[in-house]
Amino acid sequence: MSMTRFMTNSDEQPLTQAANQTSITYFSSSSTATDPAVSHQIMLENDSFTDPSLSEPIFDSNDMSRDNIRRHIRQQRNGISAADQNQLALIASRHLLAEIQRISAKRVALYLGFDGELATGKLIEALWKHDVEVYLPRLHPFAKGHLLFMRYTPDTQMINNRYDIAEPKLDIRNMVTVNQLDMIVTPLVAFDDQGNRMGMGGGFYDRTLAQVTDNKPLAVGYAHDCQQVSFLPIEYWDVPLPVIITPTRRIFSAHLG
Ligand SMILES: Nc1nc2c(c(=O)[nH]1)N(C=O)[C@@H](CNc1ccc(C(=O)N[C@@H](CCC(=O)O)C(=O)O)cc1)CN2
Ligand SMILES: Nc1ncnc2c1ncn2[C@@H]1O[C@H](COP(=O)(O)OP(=O)(O)OP(=O)(O)O)[C@@H](O)[C@H]1O
Repeated sequence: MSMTRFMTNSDEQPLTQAANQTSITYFSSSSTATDPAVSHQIMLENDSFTDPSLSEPIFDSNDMSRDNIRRHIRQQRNGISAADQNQLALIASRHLLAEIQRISAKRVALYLGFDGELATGKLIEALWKHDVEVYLPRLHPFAKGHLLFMRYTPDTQMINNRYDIAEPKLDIRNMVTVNQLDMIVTPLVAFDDQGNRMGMGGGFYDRTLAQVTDNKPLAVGYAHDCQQVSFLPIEYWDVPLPVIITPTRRIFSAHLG
């Protein structure tokens, strides 16, 4: 049996159960930590935690424009403390690992967190240990608004892009097409329970997800609970997500088929 223990380092702490905290383990799907189908392979240290955003109602977005929702949610997620960020990233990573195992994904595109996004550092290390290939987006050097996906290993040379996000140096040998990936984990700014997503406004992931057919690769949104809104005004180019993972839930939308 293969086990990964997520240990602490300088930027992420292991989960601790504070005496006054309630353990939250509810999901909108049937697969949970107690589901024998997903509980046996990759384990994290401890999954008891309180999500600070759960005490607030889902953000009512009915009277908001896309730009206002973006601004509001970005502010919310940037307000999460570093300690909470570490805990939430750790617990969410367990749900994502279960999803990676569920579809036996071998090539997974992730992102490096910025702007208060759910962090992926520990998750990437776990995937490396389990020989799951990790890919990261980089901005296309010529085609505006498009992404390329590059293999990411501990030896990959990284360069900051124009948004100050680290991305792999362009090297055609390390590149894959979207359809060669098994899963694309997308960052997002806001989502709703229908699987609609809205990103930073560049249309990068919309253009990427437009290349997906029959859920190959499987697109999985990865976000804090506080990024959920009651209703997302969508545009014709928006591609809905079949799966969204947060620290408390794995949401399977109608788009999973
Ligand atoms: N971690 C992560 N990586 C990612 C994305 C993402 O959302 N998250 N992207 C997802 O698409 C792409 C980058 N897209 C981005 C689009 C806008 C801004 C941004 O900061 N915009 C500023 C304005 C900056 C400017 O105009 O120069 C802003 O809105 O404040 C950042 C990233 C590729 N890599
Ligand atoms: N498939 C596509 N082909 C061409 N243009 C597109 C496509 N998808 C989105 N766009 C353009 O991208 C721009 C930004 O779209 P939108 O605001 O929905 O991005 P976003 O979802 O917030 O960003 P991202 O996808 O990078 O996370 C829009 O002007 C839209 O016309």
